[in-house]
Amino acid sequence: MSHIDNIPSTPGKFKMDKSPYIHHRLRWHSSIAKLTFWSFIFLGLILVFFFRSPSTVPSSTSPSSDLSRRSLRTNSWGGPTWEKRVKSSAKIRSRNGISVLVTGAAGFVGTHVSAALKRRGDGVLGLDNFNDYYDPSLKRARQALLERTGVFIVEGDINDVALLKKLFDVVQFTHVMHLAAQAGVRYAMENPSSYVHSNIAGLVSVLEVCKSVNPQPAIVWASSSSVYGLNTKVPFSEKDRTDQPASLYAATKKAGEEIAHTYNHIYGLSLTGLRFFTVYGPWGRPDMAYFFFTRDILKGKSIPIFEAANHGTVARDFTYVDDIVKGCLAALDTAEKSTGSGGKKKGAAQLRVFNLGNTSPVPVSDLVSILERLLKVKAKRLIMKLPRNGDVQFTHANISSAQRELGYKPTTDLQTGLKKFVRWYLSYYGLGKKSAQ
Ligand SMILES: O=C(O)[C@H]1O[C@H](OP(=O)(O)OP(=O)(O)OC[C@H]2O[C@@H](n3ccc(=O)[nH]c3=O)[C@H](O)[C@@H]2O)[C@H](O)[C@@H](O)[C@@H]1O
Repeated sequence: MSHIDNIPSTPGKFKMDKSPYIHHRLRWHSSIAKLTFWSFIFLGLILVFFFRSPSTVPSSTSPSSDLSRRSLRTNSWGGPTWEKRVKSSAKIRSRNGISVLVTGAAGFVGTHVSAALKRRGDGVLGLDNFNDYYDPSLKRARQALLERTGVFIVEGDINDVALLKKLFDVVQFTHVMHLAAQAGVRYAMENPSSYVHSNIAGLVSVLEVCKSVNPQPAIVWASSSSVYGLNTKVPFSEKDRTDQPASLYAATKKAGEEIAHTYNHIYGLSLTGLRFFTVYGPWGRPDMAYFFFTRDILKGKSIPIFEAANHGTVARDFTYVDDIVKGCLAALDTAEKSTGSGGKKKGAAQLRVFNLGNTSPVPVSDLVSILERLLKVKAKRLIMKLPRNGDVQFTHANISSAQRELGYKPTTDLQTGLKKFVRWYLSYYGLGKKSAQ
């Protein structure tokens, strides 16, 4: 019988005995009881800490700021059934197909890229931690969408090296499409550590695993137009300076580009960074302006529209998601093999960075006008000074390098793309019956 079995369930049942031996035993038992009790409390607290599921969905403009709750949830993985699903999802079903591990597969761009790869017969396995930076039910809906196309998303964090290694044990991925990241420019002031956790530590764990597996995969990953920061030379070219980030988000993406250089240099990893310019479209991110403007216009709430000093226009090179997907697939298809093996470089490997933008910046006020026409609702415009929280005044991509090397050619203007977004929004949220959080 164990000591736990000896401990009475209620103190009242405990009979005191005068014998010193018994007394000593009782004291001993009671300290064991206390110890056991506090061990349980402690264990319980640890379990609560790790297993707590995402709580109430935060509003898109004020996402959760508790990093511990949002990251590294310990999920169960492994076992024959799980491995079968992983293998089947990653199985190449076309001639010359590739097998790709897509991190951030339940994210906006990740979902579109995974579906496109699967459509053309490539093997695709998703990985996502389903954090609650924005409404996780949207991520679950994207997961359901991918599941219908045969893409399995493993639930886990990119910082979980054991899980990453296991995935490479089960599948010899030829490519990694690394899209998992902490996105959003303004949120970086609220929750800085989540950017370091995902965009720096997470990137390093992905690269650590990629460099040590054999064969090493080629890696394509999401950088950001925000790396141009305070650069004023337009349009932004890959040759322009990127050493003046205006937000911590931008700084972590810039750091990612330098980290990519290191892993390419030391280990011979083939690495391509894609600088996305304000990607929008169906199944988009609720924290982005076009998305919550739509929600708030429909709700009759006012829309904060930023303007720069002296009524300066704030503009973005808004890029439609299908154009971005074409750029991502072209980057995967033109990626050369990594050259290292067993963690050792065997020769020089490919290292690239491309702008993926639309090349025609649109003022934010014009974006609102397009939404008003599409939604047939007048927006309550609230003109505000551009806050000093990381936003830059404008972005504009020079895409000649992507055009030349990837055959990248965006074809969707903002009006057309927003029309597709609004159609999706209304069908997904059901004409105001439920609305985006
Ligand atoms: O291109 C990029 O690299 C970045 O694009 C977007 O960042 P951003 O362009 O700031 O996109 P939004 O947050 O949707 O803002 C779009 C425009 O609306 C403006 N805005 C935003 C919010 C608001 O309340 N009012 C307003 O006028 C912003 O200043 C900006 O000009 C994404 O959120 C980033 O994750 C991504 O990396």
